[in-house]
Amino acid sequence: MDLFRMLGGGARFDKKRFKDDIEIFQPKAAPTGLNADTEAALATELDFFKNNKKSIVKKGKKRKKEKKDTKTKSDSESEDESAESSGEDQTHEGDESEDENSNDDSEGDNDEDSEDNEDPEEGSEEDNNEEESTEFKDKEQLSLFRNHLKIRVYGTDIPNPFRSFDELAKQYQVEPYLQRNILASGFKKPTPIQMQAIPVILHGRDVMAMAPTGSGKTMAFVLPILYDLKGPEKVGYRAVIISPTRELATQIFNQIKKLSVGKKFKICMLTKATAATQGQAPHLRQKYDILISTPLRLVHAIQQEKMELDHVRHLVLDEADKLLEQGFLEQTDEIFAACSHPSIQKSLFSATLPSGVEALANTFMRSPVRIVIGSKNAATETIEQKLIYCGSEEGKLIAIRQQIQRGLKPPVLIFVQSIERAKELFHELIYDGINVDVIHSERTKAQRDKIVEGFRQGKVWVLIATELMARGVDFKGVNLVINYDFPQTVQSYIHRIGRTGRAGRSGEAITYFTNEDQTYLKSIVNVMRESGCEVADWMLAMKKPSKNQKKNLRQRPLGRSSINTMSSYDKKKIAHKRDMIANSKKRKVAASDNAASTSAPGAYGGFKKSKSDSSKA
Ligand SMILES: Nc1ncnc2c1ncn2[C@@H]1O[C@H](COP(=O)(O)OP(=O)(O)OP(=O)(O)O)[C@@H](O)[C@H]1O
Repeated sequence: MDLFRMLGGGARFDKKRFKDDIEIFQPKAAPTGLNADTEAALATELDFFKNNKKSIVKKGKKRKKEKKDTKTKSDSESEDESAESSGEDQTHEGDESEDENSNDDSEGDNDEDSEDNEDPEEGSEEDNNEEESTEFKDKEQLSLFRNHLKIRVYGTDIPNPFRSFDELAKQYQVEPYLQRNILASGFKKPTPIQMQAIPVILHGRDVMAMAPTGSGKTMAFVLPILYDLKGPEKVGYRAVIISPTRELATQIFNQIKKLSVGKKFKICMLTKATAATQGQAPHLRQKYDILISTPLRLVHAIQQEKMELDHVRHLVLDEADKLLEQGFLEQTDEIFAACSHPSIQKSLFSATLPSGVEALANTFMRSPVRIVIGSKNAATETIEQKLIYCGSEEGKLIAIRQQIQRGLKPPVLIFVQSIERAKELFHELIYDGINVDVIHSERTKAQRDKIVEGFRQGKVWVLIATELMARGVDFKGVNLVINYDFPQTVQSYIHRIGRTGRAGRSGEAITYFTNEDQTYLKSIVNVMRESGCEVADWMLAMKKPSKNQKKNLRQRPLGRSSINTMSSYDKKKIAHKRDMIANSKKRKVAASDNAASTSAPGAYGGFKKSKSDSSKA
């Protein structure tokens, strides 16, 4: 890696002398290196939601025969037709102030990166005894359809995907309330993971599903659960969904609420408060249908005998690879043990499922169907990924300031590797007049909720975050993700940058790297290549990190010098000067126009920070 040594001066290196090298490091304008035709084809294929190309499959002939195990509509349940009334009557948010995910600031115990991607042809165990297709003309048509949408399936007797919500409704007799709620969500077309995973779960099969970030995995498991539960029953929990963070659990809870409007399901988000209500004698306990929890919270409740999980028929691990890695594995195992129903159906979902995790999962799943959408362990293709060489830690701070000066289009998420560094960067940027906030597991639940809400509503434009926010959280409009600190694992990279470019939108991800990060660069380069980004040949020729190096990084982030360029005296001086200039400008404008002018956020080069924001520092 002589090149890195040559560039080792970081932000101070001789730009003239290394002009050619700079160009190599500069991000390219076009995200893909494919020819125009291929590019167009890819864009269409990955345009999950826009439906801008006619289906390659014509409507199949009418079903010749009903599938033996196709579910039939239950007429025993009386449906509440009112779309107004929220189905559930439990919407508790607990008051847990501590973060129960002790590991949420460090990612990954995964042993793989995208270099372990499988060849699509290789190792396919797709079974030849697929059920007789009813909706597809023949196997070839089915196979074409799957290939077109990059749906790969492995296992035996795999149900066919459905192609539209109408088709799903007809084929499975989906109840009107569910159809109505799908429509109300504005979802016109299912995403590939929904097309394939929903029928698999409806057929009672265990599933291991891997699909890109922001591709609608949540609905892929929520919809079949609601379908299968049919309506509320007073027997106790029948579905349990586990998520690694409270933020994600809350999001899933909200999505279930939306999709279940019109059915009086009792849905419980397990918090300290809701756990306390479960402390009564079993016969007095509130009976819920669906439970959403983080692992530790649920394990506590199980240990205190507040939970009866023997009626659970659906157990979902969202962000399954995270839940099956060291730190969570014991808890997950305990939850499995408590869900003792003999015909429990298990579903694992994630954007990344390293082979080691899959092997582990195979030990507790029953003949699972494995679904892979797109390339294994790749990033969403609607994200333009860039690597920026900053030389040193100091260079990173200069780079981010330059980025801000050039203008950022909020909302922007910035990831760092530790709570300490999140605080440091926050204290740097707050003096730059940016409307910035910081989230990590040391902040209270109330603070975290407020920040997340503020970011969703556009009140916070730049959010500095630790790994806590890397997974699952659905901020629709994030325009840019900056990996200020190089991620510790490939999985972390994929999930972090997956906070942008969601639901078919485009997004941008920038990763800063220094000389110290060079050993690990190749792993990210591979993800970029897998996701269709153009990467220079010399980058592809780089040596990949050894297993040991990857393991070390996974276990402990690189030691970095603290984020601090200026004394706080200097920072305050700059902030003071800036405020004085701004006030003087305001006075001039007021004097000439005799009117106050307001400015909406839009031109993002010079953020102005409100007083209330300053008080957060
Ligand atoms: N069929 C659909 N059509 C349009 N939008 C959809 C559809 N299904 C889900 N969405 C939306 O796509 C967004 C991303 O969905 P979701 O959060 O389930 O993604 P995900 O695959 O779980 O991502 P991650 O891996 O980051 O957790 C959400 O805003 C969701 O409402």
